[in-house]
Amino acid sequence: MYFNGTAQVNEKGHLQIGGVDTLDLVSQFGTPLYVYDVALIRERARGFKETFDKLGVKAQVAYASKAFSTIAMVQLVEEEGLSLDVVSAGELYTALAADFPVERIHFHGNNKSREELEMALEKGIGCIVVDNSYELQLLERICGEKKQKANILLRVTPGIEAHTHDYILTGQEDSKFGFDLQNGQAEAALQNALNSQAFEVLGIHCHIGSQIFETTGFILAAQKIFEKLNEWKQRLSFEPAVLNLGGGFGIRYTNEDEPIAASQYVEDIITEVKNLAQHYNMKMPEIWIEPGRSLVGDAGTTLYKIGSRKEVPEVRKYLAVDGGMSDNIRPALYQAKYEAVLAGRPLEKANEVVSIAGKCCESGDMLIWDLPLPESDDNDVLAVFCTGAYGYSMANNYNRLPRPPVVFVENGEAQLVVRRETLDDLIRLDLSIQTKIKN
Ligand SMILES: Cc1ncc(COP(=O)(O)O)c(C=O)c1O
Ligand SMILES: N[C@@H](CCCC[NH3+])C(=O)O
Repeated sequence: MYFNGTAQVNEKGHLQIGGVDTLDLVSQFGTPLYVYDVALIRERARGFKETFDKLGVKAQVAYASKAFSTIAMVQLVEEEGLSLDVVSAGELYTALAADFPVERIHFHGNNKSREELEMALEKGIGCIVVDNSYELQLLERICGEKKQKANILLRVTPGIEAHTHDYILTGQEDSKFGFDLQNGQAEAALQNALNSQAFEVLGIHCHIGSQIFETTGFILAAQKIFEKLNEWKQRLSFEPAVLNLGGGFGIRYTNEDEPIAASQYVEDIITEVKNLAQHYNMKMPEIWIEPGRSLVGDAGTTLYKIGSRKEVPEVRKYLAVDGGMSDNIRPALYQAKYEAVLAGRPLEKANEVVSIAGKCCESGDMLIWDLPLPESDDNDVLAVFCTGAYGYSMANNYNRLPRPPVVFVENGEAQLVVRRETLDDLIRLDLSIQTKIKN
């Protein structure tokens, strides 16, 4: 069995994370429960920063908070000295509520509203990543009205296809994100931005996709961007102070995945950018990256109580848990795969193969297909690993299931950082009808 971070088996034979027995967590907080190994998040954050420091490159590592955004997580990001990427007023509001330094917040999104852009300007956030010409014009108008200047990056789409699931590709030509780099769209936007009093153009941004296992895509993107930068240097006298190459670094969910070390992604990217800058005789830009999954993905574990069991003779054994696509939509959305153990006896030999079903009214609500497991019953707790990214952040109330709480564990202590939703929370926004419909 593969354990990462501080996960281990304790003297009782139970799964322990952050020095805390997971069965004690279940007694205290119930199930389903998201558990985060804080030491592992810190280790990942420091890994990125140390690699940049070692390479002597000016950089910002901005945590992509879409992966998992709560006040406590943002506070942790601040403690570790990272920057923060937000994509909505909600994520920005969370960052502000956590007192995150505004100058280190970067605002993303392909359809930011007027209200969101105004909020970003009013709060003085560090940088807006402009995605399209509609937004560029809107932001220019707002800056004019407010007599303010905005620091911007232009997001470009380099026209390459990284090897990952179709739904999480973003760098290909036919994408809803960014200015097309190849067909003149990006150059026209840059020219407009440079000619406007409203903007300080810090540089260029590009994000090619998510859960990527090789550096070739990032390198190709950098090459394509530099080819254009070289043209823009001649034609527009523009050299970027910042090059943001996005996130997307893949992690290990199951033993089918073979990610490379985070430091390797950074080293390969930096080596290439240094070569390109030298080749085109340009200043080495400050490098920004935006890891989400690779900072929090494998630090999260979800604990479920096992419930009903159904056998389809000679076909399959279904084992249902008390959560599902409402707390982890990734298997249903991307056919994502996970590994799991019984939290009370993780080392016990498997003697059956079961498929883990969620409790939502959808046939597609399956968390894991064909999982080898020791025979279990409703006294058992299932621990599903690597649920830290895009689990809680994509959780929903389908079937009016309350969203689970989140617990941080570190050095033998557990801290509740998001409480469990109650049934009252579920109807909190509902309003009764006021008028009787008369015939
Ligand atoms: C613009 C941008 N930056 C960063 C990320 C973070 O990606 P990941 O969690 O794969 O590192 C995403 C999501 O894919 C993104 O869209
Ligand atoms: N939510 C996706 C990744 C998309 C990232 C945001 N651009 C996942 O769970 O893998």
